[in-house]
Amino acid sequence: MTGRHAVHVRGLEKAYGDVRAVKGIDLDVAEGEMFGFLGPNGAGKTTAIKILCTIADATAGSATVAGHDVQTQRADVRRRIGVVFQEPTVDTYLTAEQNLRFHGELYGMPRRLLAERIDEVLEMVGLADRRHTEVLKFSGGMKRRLEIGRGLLHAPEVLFLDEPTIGLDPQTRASIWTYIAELRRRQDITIFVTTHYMDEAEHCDRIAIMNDGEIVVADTPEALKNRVGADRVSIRTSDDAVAIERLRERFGLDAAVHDGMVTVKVPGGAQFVPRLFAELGLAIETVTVTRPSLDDVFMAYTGRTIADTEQAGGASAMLRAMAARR
Ligand SMILES: Nc1ncnc2c1ncn2[C@@H]1O[C@H](COP(=O)(O)OP(=O)(O)OP(=O)(O)O)[C@@H](O)[C@H]1O
Repeated sequence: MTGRHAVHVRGLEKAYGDVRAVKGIDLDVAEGEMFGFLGPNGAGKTTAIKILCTIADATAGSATVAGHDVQTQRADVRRRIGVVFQEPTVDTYLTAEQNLRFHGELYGMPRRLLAERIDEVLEMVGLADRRHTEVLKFSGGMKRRLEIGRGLLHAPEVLFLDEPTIGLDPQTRASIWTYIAELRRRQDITIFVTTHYMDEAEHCDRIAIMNDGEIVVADTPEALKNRVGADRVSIRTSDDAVAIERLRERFGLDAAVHDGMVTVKVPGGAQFVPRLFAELGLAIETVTVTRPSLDDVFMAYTGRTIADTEQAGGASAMLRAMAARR
């Protein structure tokens, strides 16, 4: 698997009536890459993924997945992808193994190969010792791991994970990402994942930030943070007002108080701190240096925090739902 794009998208659009969910996106994902779609609720991530998985039709544009056209070669695409969607779809009255067998039979996998893959996959997602347990006895994290295992059963070239950790507690979220990382070590696979958790996007080789149906920027998490530039240096001093004044006079910096700390933005925050101690001429009680986060990146490219957009999206989604019920 070299020299080909696992996912290749040009001018992709999707409208649901008046709602333009995806507004003409371009995207290339290299084979073996872990690519993240990051954005608030309603940004269009699920819609885009559904088109790539051949579940929804595009209104315009084109896309290939694993070298096949998602509109004209659906069966070829489907054989080569695994999908794990937000809504749980494992059957809770069946055991872990029965769920996998049922899925493999649906895919027409030969019996012997299926038995082998079930063993491998259960091992991979850490459920080998629970294979005969009914899924209704599983925790949320175990169910999600089983879903991921099922998505991997037929050894797909590209695995789509739509919000794989939504609704899970932080500890379980972390363990799911450990499994995803382990999976990449073991298999030659491209992973396309959506999330609206900024911290999770850090696991990806590259991410695209999607907002209101558009890709606003795409790059490695590190490059995105570097583009935003400045670090945040926060200090607690014996006199904040004087500190703010001196930061302006002596360093030419505009400072403001955030969360009870005098805060400035400077490139190379760690190198700035010794100068600050030497030249501020005030007792500094505490100091913290924060590198730009993906939250800052999102803010820089959209003018809003992801939390703001979620509140706005939530309200408009609610209004749409109310209108639909009338
Ligand atoms: N079947 C549908 N019919 C009408 N509108 C839809 C449909 N599916 C999605 N939408 C609308 O399209 C837009 C994008 O939704 P989508 O689910 O793709 O966003 P998302 O980024 O995946 O959000 P989430 O994180 O909540 O899954 C939203 O405004 C949504 O309300």
